[in-house]
Amino acid sequence: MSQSKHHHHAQPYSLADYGWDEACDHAFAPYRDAGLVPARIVRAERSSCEAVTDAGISHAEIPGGADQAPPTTGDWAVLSPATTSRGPVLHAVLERRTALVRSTASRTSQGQVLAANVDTVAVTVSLTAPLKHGRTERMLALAWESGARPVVVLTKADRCADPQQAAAEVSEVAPGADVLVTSAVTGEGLDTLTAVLDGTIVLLGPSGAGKSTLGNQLLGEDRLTTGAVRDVDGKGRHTTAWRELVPLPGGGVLLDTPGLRAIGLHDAQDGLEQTFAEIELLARDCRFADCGHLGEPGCAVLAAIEAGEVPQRRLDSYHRLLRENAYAASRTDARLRAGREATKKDITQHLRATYRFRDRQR
Ligand SMILES: Nc1nc2c(ncn2[C@@H]2O[C@H](COP(=O)(O)OP(=O)(O)OP(=O)(O)O)[C@@H](O)[C@H]2O)c(=O)[nH]1
Ligand SMILES: [Zn+2]
Repeated sequence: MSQSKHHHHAQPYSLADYGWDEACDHAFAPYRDAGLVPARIVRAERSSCEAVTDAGISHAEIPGGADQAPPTTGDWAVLSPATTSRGPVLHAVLERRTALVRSTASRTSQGQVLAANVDTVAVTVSLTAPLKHGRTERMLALAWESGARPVVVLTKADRCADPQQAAAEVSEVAPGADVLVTSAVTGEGLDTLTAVLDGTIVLLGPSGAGKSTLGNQLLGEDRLTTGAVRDVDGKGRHTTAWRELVPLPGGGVLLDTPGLRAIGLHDAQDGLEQTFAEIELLARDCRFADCGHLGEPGCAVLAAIEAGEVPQRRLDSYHRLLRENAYAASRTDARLRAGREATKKDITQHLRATYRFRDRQR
């Protein structure tokens, strides 16, 4: 699909279609009296951004010299209105509810926020290849860490002999997350998926997992380039006028930004603890509060593995992802970490809810 067609498309949506709600209304109140304009960032660059307002999509300037963090796709923003001599200018970014952060390659890494205010992260896993749980666990940790709700979406069920068995297996590595079986070919599970996805949605997953195909199903059109199409035209998927935030016909908003496809763990300690909730719960019974579950006496985790209650693979995967995370976190600016500590979520409640849920399933 040609991008110019979308570029000149009349704005058919209101800000509510992009997820504006009462909480936004409340956060924006102080700016309203000043005559400023509410907006959501649909694409951001260094010195300018595209933002949707009730009057349509505007190209807004980002003033230089400001020490505020740069806006990112999904941010709720405050624009100063255009004047006869100047277009709209970004005035402020409202506090983020959730953020997907990527560790960057630089030595003084602060992490880069790739997407803001995401409500649901769909972790896509193809059923055509052997399941790689470590990859799923990494994506779940990212999702939990962001503050969004993860949902595991198994794709291509039409090419799998026993999708329900696969779903049962994946559920074991995804405590607290729904696991859905879908097929874009037969349409299986797509109604359930639409019902489960809520608010601003991101599709995470490896190349070929079927993210574009799913996105197109949700959009009801071929807005996203799928592997098959890309093979034909050989072009990159993201053009300059590509909007990374698109309202879905059934409600909700799809957020699709290029960097998300290669996101790595960044300071995701909380997210990892939630991803490995059953291990964290057992760890409360280890003799030492700082038990590393590596052979210490009185280790409740190793005892559970011994008893066959937790697979060794889960603990190995946890250790590997913790190491990966520690490496990324060691490069995180101390100032940023201090700020994050202050907002650290209490995972206890989540763990309890998870276990109540799992106990009921038994
Ligand atoms: N049989 C079958 N094939 C599917 C299904 N969903 C997607 N595919 C195929 O899987 C291939 C990859 O799908 P994409 O949607 O391009 O995957 P992606 O995750 O967007 O991949 P990247 O863009 O590389 O990140 C394509 O050839 C799709 O036609 C499905 O439900 N069943
Ligand atoms: Zn232990």
